[in-house]
Amino acid sequence: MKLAWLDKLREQNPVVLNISNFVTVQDVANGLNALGASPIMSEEIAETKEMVAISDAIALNLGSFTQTQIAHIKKMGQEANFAHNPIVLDPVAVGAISYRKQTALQLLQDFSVAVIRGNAGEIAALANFSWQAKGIDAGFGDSNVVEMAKVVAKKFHCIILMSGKTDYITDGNRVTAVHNGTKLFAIHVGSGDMLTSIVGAFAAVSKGDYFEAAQTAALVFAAIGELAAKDKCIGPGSFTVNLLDQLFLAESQQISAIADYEEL
Ligand SMILES: Nc1ncnc2c1ncn2[C@@H]1O[C@H](COP(=O)(O)OP(=O)(O)OP(=O)(O)O)[C@@H](O)[C@H]1O
Ligand SMILES: Cc1ncsc1CCO
Ligand SMILES: [Mg+2]
Repeated sequence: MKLAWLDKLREQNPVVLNISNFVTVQDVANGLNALGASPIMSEEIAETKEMVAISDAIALNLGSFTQTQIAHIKKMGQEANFAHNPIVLDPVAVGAISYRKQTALQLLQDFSVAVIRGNAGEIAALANFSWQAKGIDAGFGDSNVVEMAKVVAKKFHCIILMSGKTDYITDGNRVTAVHNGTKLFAIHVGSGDMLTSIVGAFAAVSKGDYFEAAQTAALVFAAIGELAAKDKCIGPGSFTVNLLDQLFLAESQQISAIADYEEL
C-alpha cells in the first residue's frame, strides 16, 4: 500500500477526465475535488482529443449511456490509449441488463483499460459466472468472488477492483483484500462511481503501477468512509456531507491507523 500517494495526489492535483452518468455526476466531481484531484466532465465528442491531451487519467462510467454517448466513450477510450493515459471503466449494472453487458464487452474490444471497478454482480457478469445482480446493486450469489475477479483480470489484461463489504483487487495473480468500509456506503447512490474516479486520480500519480493505484484508492476511500461514519452520522444525508469533508480532511496517518487489509 502506498498511502504516501495520497500526499502526492494532493501535491500534483491531477486532472481526471470523466464521462459520468447523469445521476451521480456532481458527487463524482466534488469527491475528486475534495480529495485533491481536478475533475473535468465531458459530453461532447468534438472536444475529445483536446480533453484527453489535458488529462492525467480517464474515468468512463457506463451508468446512463445512449448510442451517442457510446460513440463518445469509444473515441475517448481510443484517444486515451493512443496518448498512454490510464482508463478506469465502471460497468454499471452489466449484471442486470444484457444490453449493457454486450455494450461493455464491445467497448473492452475497442480499447484497453487499466482498471475495471465494479461490484460483485458486475464482475460476475464479465466473468460469465452465475450471480443474481439487482439493478445497480451487487445482488447475491455463491460463486467464488476472488476467482471471478481473477478471471476478468486475465480476460481483459487489466486490474480488477471488485468493491463490496470487502474490496478485492487483483491483476489475475496477486490479490489484496481491503476490509475497511461502512454499511452507509450502500445507502449513498454513487459511492462506487466516486471510487471509480478516485482510482483514476491514483492511477494518474502511479507512474504505471495500476495494481498499487487500485489497492491504495480502495483503502483510502473505504477508510475515509469509516471516518465519515464515526462523525455524528445518522443516515444518508449526514453521511454524504461527512464523506465529502473527510475526503478533504483525512490525512494518510489517520488512514494508516485504521487500515485493515491483507494479501491473499
Ligand atoms: N456492506 C458494506 N460494508 C462496508 N463497505 C461497503 C459495503 N458495501 C460497499 N462498501 C464500500 O462502498 C464503496 C463503493 O462500493 P460499492 O460496491 O457499493 O459500489 P457500487 O455498488 O458500484 O455503488 P454505486 O452503484 O452506488 O455507485 C467501496 O469503498 C466499498 O468498500
Ligand atoms: C441509480 C443509477 N442508475 C443508473 S446509474 C445510477 C447511479 C449509480 O451508478
Ligand atoms: Mg456502481
